[in-house]
Amino acid sequence: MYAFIVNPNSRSGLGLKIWEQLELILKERHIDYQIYFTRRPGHGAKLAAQICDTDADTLVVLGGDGTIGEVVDGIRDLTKLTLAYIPIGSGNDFARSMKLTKDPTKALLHILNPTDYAYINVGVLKTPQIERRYAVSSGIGFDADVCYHNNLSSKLKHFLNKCKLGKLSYTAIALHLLLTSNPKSMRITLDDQKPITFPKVYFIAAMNQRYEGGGFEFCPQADPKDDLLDIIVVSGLSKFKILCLLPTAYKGKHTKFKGIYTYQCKSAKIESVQVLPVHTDGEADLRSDTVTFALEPDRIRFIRS
Ligand SMILES: Nc1ncnc2c1ncn2[C@@H]1O[C@H](COP(=O)(O)OP(=O)(O)OP(=O)(O)O)[C@@H](O)[C@H]1O
Repeated sequence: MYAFIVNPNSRSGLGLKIWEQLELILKERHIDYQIYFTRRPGHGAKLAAQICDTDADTLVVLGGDGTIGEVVDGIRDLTKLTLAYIPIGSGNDFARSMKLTKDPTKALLHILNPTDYAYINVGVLKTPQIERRYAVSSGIGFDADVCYHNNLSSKLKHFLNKCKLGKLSYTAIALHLLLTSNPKSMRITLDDQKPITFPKVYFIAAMNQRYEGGGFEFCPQADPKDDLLDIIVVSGLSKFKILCLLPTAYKGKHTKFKGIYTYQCKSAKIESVQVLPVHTDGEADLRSDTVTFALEPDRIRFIRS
């Protein structure tokens, strides 16, 4: 049986409209399914946990990166369910990285007749307070601050979504925050190696997928099937240089410049001299000065659509 988790609010309310169209197809084809709507932040994880106690074998997510992140966080045993995804969010970095179709009807038809599966890694963020899984990326510092303010500025996001310019909202907020930021040093420990201290760190992100922030290809080598996290550290650059580099990150060309450091590892511990915002899949409801990123030992079976 299929279980659908739908964020009706995704991309400023588009989620519900798309679900209503897709439900007609499910009914026409007499598909056995259950529908669950997310009602508030964090609800996706609770619904996913609840679904694990039903006889659903395929869990389909309709929403954005935040919703798919919440859902992987809530699944109890990653080996017991097949995951599928219909991207209807604003940023859609998971779909972009996995090269999924943007057409919801095509995606549903693939999911109902699956031919291609990927077994994908799931990230884990730990702070002294919480442990949470993620699907795309998690980061500390400037990138999380952008997510935090982007989610606060719902009017701007709503307006840009209406004009089909959702990803521009990240860019506009990023520019403003960059100019007012005051980056300090951070220490990173990759696996069991010697710690490295970086001065003036804007952000460090641990990526399971290549893109974050609505289309920035921060870690072009990231592959969710390689059992490795890809780390990006942005350190010691002037604000002017960051402004010049940012557009090159849309095509993953930023990595060859001084001040951008990338690594691959199984786990990374970050210690910051100041408490900073932390995000998982673009939802930045956390703050910490110490975070650890890792991967779950199990992968989840995912239907490519
Ligand atoms: N009914 C709801 N009302 C308000 N917020 C919700 C609701 N359901 C889920 N949410 C929250 O909205 C967040 C963002 O939703 P989602 O990721 O689906 O869409 P998006 O923000 O448009 O896309 P993206 O994350 O790709 O930019 C989720 O992480 C969740 O915390």
